[in-house]
Amino acid sequence: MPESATMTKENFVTCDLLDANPESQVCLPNIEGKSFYSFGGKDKFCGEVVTVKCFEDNSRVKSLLNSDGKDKDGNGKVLVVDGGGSMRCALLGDMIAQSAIDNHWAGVIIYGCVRDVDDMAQMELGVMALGCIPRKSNRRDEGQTDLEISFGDLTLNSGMFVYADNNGIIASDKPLI
Ligand SMILES: O=C([O-])CC(=O)C(=O)O
Repeated sequence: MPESATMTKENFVTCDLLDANPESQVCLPNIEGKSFYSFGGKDKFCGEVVTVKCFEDNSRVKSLLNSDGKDKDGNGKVLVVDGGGSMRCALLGDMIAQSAIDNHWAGVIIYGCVRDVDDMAQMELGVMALGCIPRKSNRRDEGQTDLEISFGDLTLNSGMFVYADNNGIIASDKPLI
C-alpha cells in the first residue's frame, strides 16, 4: 500500500489517507439501513466538492453537469448531491453522466438513486449512490447549489475535498493528496 506521501489521485486508498489525516470526516457504511455503492466505471475518484440539495428533482444536477450552470467546466470536481436519501426516483442516468465526463467532472456522489447502471458501469466516471431504480425524477427547476449538506456523518460544503473508493467515502477541508 502506498504511503500517503506518495499517493496520487489514481492510486490512493481511503484507509491510508484517513490514517494519515485522522481529523477527516468518514461516511458511515449504513445510513438508516441504506449504503453507498459504486455504479460508475471508476470506483476510485476524488476532487473538490460542489454541493447540491434537491428532492426527487434533478434540475440542478442536470444543469451543473451539463455546464450550463455557473461552473463552465467540472475541472475534476465531484458533485455531491443530497437527494434526501429518496429511493423513489433516479437523479442521474447515462445521458447526464456522459455530460459530466464531457465537462471533466471526476465523479458524482448521490445520497439517492441512479439509473441506466449497465451503461454507467462502462463510463469513465466515479458514481456512488444508494441504489438504482428505472424511474426518472420530475424536473420542476427546484433544488439548490452550494448549500451545506449532511448525510451519513458527513457535513459537506462546496470547496471541501472528497475521496471515494471501495472502502468508502472520506472528506476533508483541505486536499489530502
Ligand atoms: O434525464 C434524467 O433525468 C436521468 C437520465 O435518464 C439520464 O441522465 O440519462
